[in-house]
Amino acid sequence: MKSRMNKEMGEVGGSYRSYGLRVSRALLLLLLSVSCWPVYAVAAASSLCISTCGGCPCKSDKFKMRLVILEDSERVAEWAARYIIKRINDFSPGPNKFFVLGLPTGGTPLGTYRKLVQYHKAGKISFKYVKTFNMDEYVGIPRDHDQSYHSFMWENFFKHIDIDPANAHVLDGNAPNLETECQQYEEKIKEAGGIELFMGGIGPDGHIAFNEPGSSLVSRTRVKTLNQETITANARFFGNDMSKVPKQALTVGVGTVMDAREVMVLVTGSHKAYALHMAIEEGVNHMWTVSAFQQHPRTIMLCDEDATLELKVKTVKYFKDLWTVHRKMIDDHMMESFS
Ligand SMILES: N[C@@H]1[C@@H](O)[C@H](O)[C@@H](COP(=O)(O)O)O[C@@H]1O
Repeated sequence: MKSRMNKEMGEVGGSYRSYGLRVSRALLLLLLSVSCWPVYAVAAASSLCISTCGGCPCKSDKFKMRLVILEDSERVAEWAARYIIKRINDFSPGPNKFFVLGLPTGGTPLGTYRKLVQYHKAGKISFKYVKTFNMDEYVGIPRDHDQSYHSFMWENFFKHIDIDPANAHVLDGNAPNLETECQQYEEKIKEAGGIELFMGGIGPDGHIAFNEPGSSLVSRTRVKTLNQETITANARFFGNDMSKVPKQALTVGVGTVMDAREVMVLVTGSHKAYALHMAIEEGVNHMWTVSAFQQHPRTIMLCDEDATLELKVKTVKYFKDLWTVHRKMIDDHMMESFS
């Protein structure tokens, strides 16, 4: 008898609860539908906070994560370069107003640097009033070693543009005190006014800069001992000889990149497909440090078709349908139409 009563009370409570749930769901839906375009399907399916605010009446700058999907790495490079150019030119930098750009190394951004150099030579962009901060640098290899990130940046980018070398910052992996070097780097970023746009790449294990799996998502610039996976992945730059890959590096932290006002992460190739899936379709997870950017107010994940191989069909379809919005983000009267 008692248990029957309990059951009945439970059922009554249950129906009140589900009524309450239905009312609050209806209220939530009503709120959402008056404040934004109905773009919630994929957002609900994943933990992403997405908005198409290019055409959104709320004009909110808060909490957008875009996935821009392009056919191949060549188009990714073109889109990224044009986006950087547009952001710098729209900012109208000058002697008292420098644009602060965060930069990565690696094979992925090479095409973007090539395009930026081309556009610079064609007179579409100047870096005179731009300050750059690189993400990372190896510890213990000479600055002029052909695989130091300093040499990489100088050879592939800085020497071809009009940046003042004093404004192109790369961590010093040979500093007498590495801890002090890291602290001072953070201070220099602050003094420059913070980073306006941080471009990044990722490793196949979803690491950003050298923030490998398990790194704190609030980490700052620091000395990092590299894990086996990173050493293996980077051995290709050292004649496939793992013993030649430095074992330590200096790296900005996930928190340092999170402080940037905007983040753009380039992901190309099928070997990064699982990392992209973990980055945007699963929860924030310190074992896939790039997933932290789900909680950044302005992030662009820029990828090629190959990198989408592990994504849900509905995720890919949803974002591809936004191509007209993504195209407008780079189109500039000074450029030819993007195809
Ligand atoms: N520290 C760098 C990262 O900043 C870079 O994103 C990653 C991927 O490099 P790649 O673009 O060559 O795949 O390699 C290194 O680990």
